[in-house]
Amino acid sequence: MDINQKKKAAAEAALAYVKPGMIVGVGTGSTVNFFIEALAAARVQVDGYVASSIATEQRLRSQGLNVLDLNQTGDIPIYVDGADEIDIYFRMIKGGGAALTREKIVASAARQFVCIVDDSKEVNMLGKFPLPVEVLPFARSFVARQLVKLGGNPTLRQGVSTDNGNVILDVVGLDFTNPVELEREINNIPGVLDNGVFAKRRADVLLVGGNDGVQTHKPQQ
Ligand SMILES: O=C(CO)[C@H](O)[C@H](O)COP(=O)(O)O
Repeated sequence: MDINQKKKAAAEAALAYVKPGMIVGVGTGSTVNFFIEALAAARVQVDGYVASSIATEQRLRSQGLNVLDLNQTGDIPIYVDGADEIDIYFRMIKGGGAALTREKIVASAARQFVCIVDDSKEVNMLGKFPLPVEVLPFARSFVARQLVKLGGNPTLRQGVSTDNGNVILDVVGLDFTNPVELEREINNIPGVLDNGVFAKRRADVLLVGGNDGVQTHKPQQ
């Protein structure tokens, strides 16, 4: 199986969690794009979808799927999204697609987070994937210096402006021994909108596409 077949298999398995009458939060990225295709084909009678990015909103609409405003929905039953890395506790690094802030908001508004990945995303320890940090353009240089003080080595993601009009710093070299603390510490830097550590709001269910099909995992406590 190639990587896209694995992503597609995981995405299609997530359909089992989508029930009629639900409002479904939809993440961003190539794995989620397979999920959107599967949703469009299945035509489950949901009440609507909340998108975590403009790209996802456009893709849902192009499939004729009903997109709702999170400000009108209240909390939602389910959120389905991919990840750049996920560990055995279902803590993640996200934001490879620069949508991390809205993704974390929709994930936090959801009662259940179903993470869909191919097996290359499973890691013992987070931190190989450069950590995306969304930063107000005004604060870019200041925030970069604070990230260096935390032991990181930030790089500006060239040519990227987020859906919120901000820039992304991709950071390597950080210590992920305590991801909850790292997530909090980075978010305490003035000028940071959010960062791609999902340790406070972890996934609840993990669907992994691999050579032997899709494995469903529950987090280690
Ligand atoms: O966090 C994300 C976007 O901001 C994506 O979930 C993450 O980058 C995984 O993407 P893909 O499914 O394309 O591998």
